[in-house]
Amino acid sequence: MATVTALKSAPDTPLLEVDGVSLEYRTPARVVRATHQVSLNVFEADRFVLLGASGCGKSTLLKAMAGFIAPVEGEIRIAGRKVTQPGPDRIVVFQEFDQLPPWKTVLDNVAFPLLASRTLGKQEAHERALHYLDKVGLSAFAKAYPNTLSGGMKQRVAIARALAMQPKVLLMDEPFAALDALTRRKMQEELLALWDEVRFTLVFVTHSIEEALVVGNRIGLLSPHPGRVRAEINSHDFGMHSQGGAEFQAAAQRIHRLLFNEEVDGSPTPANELPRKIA
Ligand SMILES: Nc1ncnc2c1ncn2[C@@H]1O[C@H](COP(=O)(O)OP(=O)(O)OP(=O)(O)O)[C@@H](O)[C@H]1O
Repeated sequence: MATVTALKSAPDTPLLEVDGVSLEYRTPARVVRATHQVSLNVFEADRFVLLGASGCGKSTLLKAMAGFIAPVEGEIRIAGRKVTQPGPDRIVVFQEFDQLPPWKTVLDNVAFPLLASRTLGKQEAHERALHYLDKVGLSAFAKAYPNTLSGGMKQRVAIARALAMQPKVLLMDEPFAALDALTRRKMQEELLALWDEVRFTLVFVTHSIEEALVVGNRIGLLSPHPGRVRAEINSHDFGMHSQGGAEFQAAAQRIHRLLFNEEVDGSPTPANELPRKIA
């Protein structure tokens, strides 16, 4: 007799779908359109970077993915389900260093969402928190308080706290932008090493072209205000090692031209006729 086996989701099924999404802020005085009909797909274990100039709607789009803001047009789906509110399957790491309650130890900070969401009991929550603190190299600081940590260490705690929830997608909003250049570079390196080990799915917002090329395997370029998808770039060939190399520089320059709608390879790039791959 023939047997029917449940099919696992095909690898080319997107985990996170942004489908024709327009986002707006409404104040009594005016309506600000932050993104206009943005569509993009994020696949499992992608490191998808949203790149664009200041004010193009990157953070707003990330907040909509997290479920904090509802689209005025289009929809966002996670694992096929429409996003209507925040959920433990999408955790955000912000840029600010003050995202850790200062009265809780590092361990309690990491364990807190697990306890508050009743995902785990106290002992298991602490065990899992320690596991992820170890992954970010901070197990020795489990009993420390956030005010005794450097900016980079606080961001590591925030990353451990997010990963401990084992979300379907980790959303990072310019997480390293407030760090000095050396620490930022180190954190990028550590994030990539962590991804190599855990293989989480990442959506990462930045306005740094270099950071996008290093961190991402795919980059969605957003045009200036309101944000629209200008191009999607395959950047998996680049990493920490490629910075400064000729190919890296050429890709960075090409992205710069695309972002600012200058000519690429001698031909103009119309906003509605975009190259899908440039690197
Ligand atoms: N709370 C708000 N109320 C009204 N307008 C807002 C609000 N937050 C953002 N905006 C506007 O929405 C647009 C997109 O902002 P957003 O912060 O998403 O851009 P961004 O690309 O993340 O910029 P940056 O890189 O500077 O953080 C901007 O024009 C901004 O002024």
